[in-house]
Amino acid sequence: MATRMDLDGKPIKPMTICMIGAGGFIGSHLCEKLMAETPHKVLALDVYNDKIRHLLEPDSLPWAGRIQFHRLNIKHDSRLEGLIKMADLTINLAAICTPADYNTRPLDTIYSNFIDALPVVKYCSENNKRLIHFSTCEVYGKTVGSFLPKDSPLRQDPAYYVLKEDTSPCIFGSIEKQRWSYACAKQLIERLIYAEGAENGLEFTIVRPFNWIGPRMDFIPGIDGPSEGVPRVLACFSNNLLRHEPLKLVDGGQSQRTFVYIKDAIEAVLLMMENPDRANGQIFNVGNPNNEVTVRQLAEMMTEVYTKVSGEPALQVPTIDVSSKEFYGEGYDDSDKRIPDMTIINRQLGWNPKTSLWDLLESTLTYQHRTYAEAVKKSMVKPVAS
Ligand SMILES: NC(=O)c1ccc[n+]([C@@H]2O[C@H](COP(=O)([O-])OP(=O)(O)OC[C@H]3O[C@@H](n4cnc5c(N)ncnc54)[C@H](O)[C@@H]3O)[C@@H](O)[C@H]2O)c1
Ligand SMILES: O=c1ccn([C@@H]2O[C@H](COP(=O)(O)OP(=O)(O)O[C@H]3OC[C@@H](O)[C@H](O)[C@H]3O)[C@@H](O)[C@H]2O)c(=O)[nH]1
Repeated sequence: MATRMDLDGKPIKPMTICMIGAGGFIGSHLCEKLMAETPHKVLALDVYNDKIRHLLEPDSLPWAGRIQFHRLNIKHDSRLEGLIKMADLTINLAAICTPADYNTRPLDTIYSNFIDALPVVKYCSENNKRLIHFSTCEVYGKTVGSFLPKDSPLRQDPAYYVLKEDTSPCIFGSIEKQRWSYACAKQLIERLIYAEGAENGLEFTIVRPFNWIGPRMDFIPGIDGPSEGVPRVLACFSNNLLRHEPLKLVDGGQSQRTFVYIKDAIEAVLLMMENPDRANGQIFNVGNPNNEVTVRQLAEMMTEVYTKVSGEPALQVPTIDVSSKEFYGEGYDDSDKRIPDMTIINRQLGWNPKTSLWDLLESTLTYQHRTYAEAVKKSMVKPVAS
């Protein structure tokens, strides 16, 4: 493998990375990239490894010696500090991060996103190890514009909705809106990491992902996850399409999101890892401001793309409306709009997303169809009563 150069033309030294939550959606793509394109070593920590098994087995894989899986729960495992000490860089991805959990399991959500991350920050700080911590775009909460009168022309002014790392406020709902338990826990861990940097010299980078989507995201209920489970929107809508049932639009599907392809986003993470001088002390939005849709538009586009990739006709009535109370339960609330400002990541790392929403849905839904269509069909064949 040719020596890799950083953005300033200096050779990049191979490093050892302690990746916590490596078995999840983002972790699996990051491991894949690191094995295929870099000389770095990964200590992969997670409770599960299904999504990275193709990188671990068989032993004859060209990178076999560079990735090591450690099955552990960071809530209670004394091996954590030793593994952080063995690495040059720690990346923390571990979290409960599905909205269906925020208002129904707020304690687990707060513990997972704040309390469980504390030892990771502490061990990095005490051992002078660099930390890349995964936060979320949800720390911005709602836009300032959402509080303006519905007909105010200022709602069209980007100053009232574009989300900027160093100037936008974090605006959450009331405490009884438990949806914000996740965002609030993520905000507090960001503040703690920032303070460790300021007071104790911790070298850190905080990542705020804006709806990264692609293959291996979450699970299909009843196939590789619980039948009653509610994953994030990509997997919810994929599940509906695979089962030929209407896509459920929560509160009319009026909320707006920007979606970025996981493979574009992983490029940004690799730049952060390999350019510490440019990434340390920074908070980065990572998203695609050009891929904005309402959830209703997303449902329509996914229906159209799925028809193309599966060859199966769309339903006559492809969507139905459902209230958030019915879908998520009491205490749900929503972010109205999420456009990332890209100035900082552009300036520091020269990164820009490339893939359009249509293209990323086409490759993702091709994967979903290939991976799940048969299994879903089988699961839907009802046993004949004897
Ligand atoms: N995917 C996105 O668009 C998105 C958006 C915003 C923020 N994020 C953040 O990025 C990170 C990764 O997200 P993801 O989409 O890959 O989610 P994911 O659920 O697929 O991955 C998280 C992984 O962490 C592991 N984990 C959780 N608790 C653990 C523990 N106590 N010990 C060991 N492992 C544990 C899980 O088993 C899982 O494999 C999270 O911190 C999330 O909040 C993701
Ligand atoms: O079946 C569904 C699922 C979801 N939705 C809606 O689709 C939108 C997006 O839902 P997602 O499940 O992807 O979750 P959100 O975008 O609200 O939050 C996510 O974004 C940032 C990350 O931190 C987390 O991964 C998650 O909190 C929401 O408005 C939700 O109400 C539906 O209309 N129908």
